Amino acid sequence: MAAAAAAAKAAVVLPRPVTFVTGNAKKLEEVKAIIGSSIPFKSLKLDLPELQGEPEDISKEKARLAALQVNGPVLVEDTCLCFNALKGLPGPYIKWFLEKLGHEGCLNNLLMAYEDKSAYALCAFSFSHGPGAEPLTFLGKTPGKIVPARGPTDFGWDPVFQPDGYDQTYAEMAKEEKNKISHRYKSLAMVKSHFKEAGYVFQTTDDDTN
Ligand SMILES: O=c1[nH]cnc2c1ncn2[C@@H]1O[C@H](COP(=O)(O)OP(=O)(O)O)[C@@H](O)[C@H]1O
Ligand SMILES: [Mg+2]
Repeated sequence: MAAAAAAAKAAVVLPRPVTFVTGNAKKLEEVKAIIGSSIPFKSLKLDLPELQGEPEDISKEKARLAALQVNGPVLVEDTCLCFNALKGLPGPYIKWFLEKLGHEGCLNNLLMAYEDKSAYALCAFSFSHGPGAEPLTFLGKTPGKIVPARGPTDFGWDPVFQPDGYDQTYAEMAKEEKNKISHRYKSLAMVKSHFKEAGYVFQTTDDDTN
């Protein structure tokens, strides 16, 4: 009884479900598939400004901004695609490279001068309890290589990234397969363990269910 009371006392109470802030519908689709019902969350479509710098710092800063805007617990995510031959670049700037140069120009031609086509996908989720709280960051990394585009072109650089140990690109893989080995899956596995260990208690109202 005393132990249960102590545990209840230790649990952090969050005023409402976690808001996952993203402007990217494809990310949301994967996050929903991976998280399932393990963490009570809702989503908010918001494109937050991004700091320049290291992936972890960009993600943390995004979480701080999101917590202020939402005024509650938030989860944010930032994804990088890093080329080893280019010492980790384009990294967090992949979005702009892809937008301006496309699969061929950006991803394959950039590496033309290098033998080494290896790369890694890096996902940085950050969780903040609310405004002013220091965010926690969870990094998930999947190694692979950059190849000429193959497969559906509906999600970012999926067609040009072939994870190690597979002969299909992310785009060619079944969604369930990608979601078992992806950078996003690995990062969310850590997020899920954190929630399990922390045992957060959520105060929910009817307004929060959507
Ligand atoms: O799992 C993925 N596969 C392929 N492309 C992705 C994946 N995750 C993110 N991207 C793309 O990589 C870039 C990452 O940028 P960022 O994480 O800032 O996206 P966002 O601003 O759209 O949320 C975007 O172009 C996004 O579409
Ligand atoms: Mg980004």
